[in-house]
Amino acid sequence: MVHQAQGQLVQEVAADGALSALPSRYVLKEQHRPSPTAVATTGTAKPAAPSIPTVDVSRLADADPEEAARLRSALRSWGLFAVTGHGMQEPFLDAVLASSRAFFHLPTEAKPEYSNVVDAGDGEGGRRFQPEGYGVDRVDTDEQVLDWCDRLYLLVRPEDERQLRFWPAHPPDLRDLLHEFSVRSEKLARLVLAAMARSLGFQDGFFADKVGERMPSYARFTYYPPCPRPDLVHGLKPHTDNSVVTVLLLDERVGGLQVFLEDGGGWVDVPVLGGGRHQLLVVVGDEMEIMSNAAFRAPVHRVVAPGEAEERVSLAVFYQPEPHRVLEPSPELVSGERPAMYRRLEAKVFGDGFWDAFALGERTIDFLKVKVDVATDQPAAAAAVSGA
Ligand SMILES: O=C(O)CCC(=O)C(=O)O
Ligand SMILES: [Fe+2]
Repeated sequence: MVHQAQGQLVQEVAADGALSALPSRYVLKEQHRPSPTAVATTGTAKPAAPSIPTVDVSRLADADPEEAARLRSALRSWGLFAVTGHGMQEPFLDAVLASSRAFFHLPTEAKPEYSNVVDAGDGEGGRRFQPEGYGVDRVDTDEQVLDWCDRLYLLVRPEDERQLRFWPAHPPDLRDLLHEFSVRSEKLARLVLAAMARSLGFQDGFFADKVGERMPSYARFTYYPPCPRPDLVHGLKPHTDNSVVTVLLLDERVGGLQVFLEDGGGWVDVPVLGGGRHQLLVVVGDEMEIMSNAAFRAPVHRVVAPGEAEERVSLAVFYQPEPHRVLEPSPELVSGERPAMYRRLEAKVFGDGFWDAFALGERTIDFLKVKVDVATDQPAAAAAVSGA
């Protein structure tokens, strides 16, 4: 059984004249709403917010010590960074986002075969939700406040596990572009994993060996339709990523991504570069936080919905450990002074728990009680997602 709200695309709600009265399903409690200053999504008039760290990965590949220091600092401060030197040309990134937008713009009737609500196989015509495919994120309860976005979620690698029936045939270039993007972004992810390992004094393969040769990756295309009241909703709720690292391509025109900086920094905008240039980020995910015993922490981030004359699209690729792998603080990073901060569990259990936690607006690490209270050696009490 799926929740009745599961079939309702935000795009349809937006097109449906909801624009004069926002349906209550999307309206946040007052204390959860994005602050008024955060709503200027193009954000040019903002006073000196701390600027996003940038790392030139071509210099990381050459083991440049200065760039390695920039990487360390970026990971310590923001837990994510803007990437330069990745070798993906602007026209290519432009084509990826243009094709993604074109998919979301197709009429709903043209897309039922990609739906993330599928036949339950119960012989009674039941329907069930599953993560791959096109639609909204999983809806579990009437109380759940829904995000102002539609998405398309696809396993991209290993290639022999792709479920091509969910891969859009229209626009005709989308499959090839996604394939190309997945090849290039995996190279980038592996390069960053090697540099992160080196930054802790390990061999390049330290993290790569733990996630495995067949490291799965999932692409999430997210479409944020025009919104009449971005001050009342979440485009995408505060969360950390279900990944070791995430490669994230941002809309080149409309901002909205915000990162929660610990140590008093609060919510900070990730800016649009302007001039049609594309911002590509690498984000630390939960699995890396666990494997590194919190040497690297996954940043909490969210998306403020666009205004009523705007729309926004993004493409994230999440790199995860092979499902049967054990996820645990690497023994090399555990010591008497720094005990294990997380308990061990199977990567698949963590991945499945992500969806349950996400629907509730919680971090998987808290939801599954993965954090250990080092004083008592017991599971730590769950904390709310920062700023949620
Ligand atoms: O749309 C964005 O900029 C962020 C998307 C995101 O955080 C995600 O897909 O996990
Ligand atoms: Fe994310």
